[in-house]
Amino acid sequence: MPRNILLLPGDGIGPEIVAEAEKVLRKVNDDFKLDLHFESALVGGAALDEHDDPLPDETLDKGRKADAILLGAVGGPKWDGLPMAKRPEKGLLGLRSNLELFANLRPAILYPQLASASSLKPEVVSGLDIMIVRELTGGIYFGQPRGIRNLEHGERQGYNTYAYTESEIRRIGRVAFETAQQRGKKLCSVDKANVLEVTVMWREIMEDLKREYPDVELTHMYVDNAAMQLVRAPKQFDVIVTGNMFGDILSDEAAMLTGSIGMLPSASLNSDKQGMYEPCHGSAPDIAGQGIANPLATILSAAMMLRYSLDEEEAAQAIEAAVSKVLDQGLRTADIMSEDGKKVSTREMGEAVLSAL
Ligand SMILES: NC(=O)c1ccc[n+]([C@@H]2O[C@H](COP(=O)([O-])OP(=O)(O)OC[C@H]3O[C@@H](n4cnc5c(N)ncnc54)[C@H](O)[C@@H]3O)[C@@H](O)[C@H]2O)c1
Ligand SMILES: CC(C)[C@H](C(=O)O)[C@@H](O)C(=O)O
Ligand SMILES: [Mg+2]
Repeated sequence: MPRNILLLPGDGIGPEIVAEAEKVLRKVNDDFKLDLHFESALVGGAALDEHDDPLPDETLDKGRKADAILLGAVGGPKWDGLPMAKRPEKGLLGLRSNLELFANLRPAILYPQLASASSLKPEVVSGLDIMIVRELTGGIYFGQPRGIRNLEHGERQGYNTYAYTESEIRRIGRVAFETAQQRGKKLCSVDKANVLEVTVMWREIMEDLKREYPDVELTHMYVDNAAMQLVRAPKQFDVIVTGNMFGDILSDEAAMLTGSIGMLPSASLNSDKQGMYEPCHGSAPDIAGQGIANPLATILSAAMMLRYSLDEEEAAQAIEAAVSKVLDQGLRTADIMSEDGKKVSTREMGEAVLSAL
């Protein structure tokens, strides 16, 4: 069955890392006869420069028609001064909300070969395998009202709204419980229920859902404690479920446990399992254009695409095994470099994964 893949390289290191992931996808497409068809489009700053719009209609249309999307990253200092509606990040947020990609899966797995690249002691992180389930289309990112207003006495006030409906919480809760059922059967819901009403309700709904999943052990943790526990004893976690902003922050923190943000892939799914796949990191303007970015998070995102949207588990595992093999060979981009490693460029890392396939 033919499937359409939309490539959205975006900005900064986006085009460099997507190019490597595209090669890997094309190779498994041939090897496993997957019948994948590729097209690309502009998003973020690249789309702003060309069409004065971070999410042109053409890109959104192609996104709606695609079975899956692979995105690099958006944003950069060039566009930082623009008003909020015109920022590259709006392109990404617009794709997430228009395609209703509410379930963001961010797996933090430590490859044993990278134990020494983590900033934590090897015994704290060895064997680490956490799945963060982040709600992606609600919460403070999308709540209304929002803006910057002038108060009567002349001072300006910036404001955002943190809101979740019951149904939004229930649907991400179900994804999290089902994910836990397929893994270690432990779910930790992270909130700030000691301060914020929206998360008091979040906690109630998670408790309510627990009755439908009696085999899953549900615990709750305040987000400040969760941030601390993630660096103190990260292996206590199996699946974490949380809202949009807490998930954004905790997933960057979890990334560093694995050695580098350049290793953390993600899947953003809607209820039809249509998905957008992207590394958790950004466009890394500080290293863009130098050919040194780590493409593995994007390559591993392509593996997640095969698993979650295309039902091609064997091809997904082939990519993951190839990544493990290049790490075994000691190949390291600068961000995961260690004393005994062999330093490689973005392209060399991509080529090595291709050969390992
Ligand atoms: N999904 C996305 O598109 C996304 C995600 C996060 C940030 N952003 C945007 O990216 C821009 C830069 O944001 P930031 O600097 O806060 O975060 P960032 O993730 O881009 O970079 C943080 C640090 O990690 C390094 N890094 C990131 N990815 C790497 C990789 N693959 N290999 C090696 N090193 C890597 C960078 O060099 C930098 O030092 C901003 O415009 C931001 O809005 C986009
Ligand atoms: C770029 C930004 C809008 C985005 C987010 O905050 O969700 C990014 O940080 C991420 O983690 O994907
Ligand atoms: Mg983020």
